[in-house]
Amino acid sequence: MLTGVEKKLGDLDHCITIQIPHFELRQREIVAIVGSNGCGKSTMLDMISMLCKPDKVEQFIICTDSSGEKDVQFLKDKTINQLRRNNIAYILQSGGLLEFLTLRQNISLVTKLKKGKQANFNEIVESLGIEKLLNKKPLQLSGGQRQKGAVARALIQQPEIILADEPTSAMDSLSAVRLMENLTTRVQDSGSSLIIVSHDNSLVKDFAHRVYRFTVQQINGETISTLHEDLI
Ligand SMILES: Nc1ncnc2c1ncn2[C@@H]1O[C@H](COP(=O)(O)OP(=O)(O)OP(=O)(O)O)[C@@H](O)[C@H]1O
Repeated sequence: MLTGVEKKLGDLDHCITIQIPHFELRQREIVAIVGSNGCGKSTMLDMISMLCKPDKVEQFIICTDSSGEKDVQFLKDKTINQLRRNNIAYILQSGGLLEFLTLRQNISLVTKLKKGKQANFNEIVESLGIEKLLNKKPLQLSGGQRQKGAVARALIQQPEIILADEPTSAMDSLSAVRLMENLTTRVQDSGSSLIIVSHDNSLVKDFAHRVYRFTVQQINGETISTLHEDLI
């Protein structure tokens, strides 16, 4: 849960203030974040994954089965790293796979780092149709194949929270729907929660339980992007 969060980004030419008055993600919930280009969606995921610190924050509570309820503002970096590694998987839009490792190594790497329960490797890669690609390196894969690899890497960890930044942006529409069916079913079956950033309104309507939208306004010459809950 985030309350009273603010982050300023940009330079003298273009500056934007991202405001999150209140955001909540419940267990087994699938929440979508939508809004125009540059409104702050990826920055919000960076803050939730604790990779980027807000400038202002009233409350930033993470509640997990393994660690209990914690206010991130008061945690040391070491605890934040552990919390992230054991509870959160972040699917970057580009896939975020390491170029010098094969797809198999990229997916397996996280299983060595993470403590606790994990999903079955073969079952996940087969369900995503990437079993024949496992010996290839990311540069030998298409954008959509890299995204499937990144989804497999997240699902194998069985984290409590999955953050997905436009995970189907490089896929054709049928592959995108199949991937979303797979991802959302597994998220709910394993008791995880999912935050998905997407520009695809039909995917959002079909798969999200709730939607938050960033609205950008000019106030006294300042660009302000504010998050609010939207009707699906
Ligand atoms: N590291 C950075 N330094 C300076 N400005 C940044 C940085 N990262 C992002 N920004 C700016 O912050 C704003 C929010 O960026 P962000 O990537 O979060 O938007 P987004 O909603 O995810 O965009 P898109 O839909 O295009 O992916 C943008 O206006 C961008 O120019």
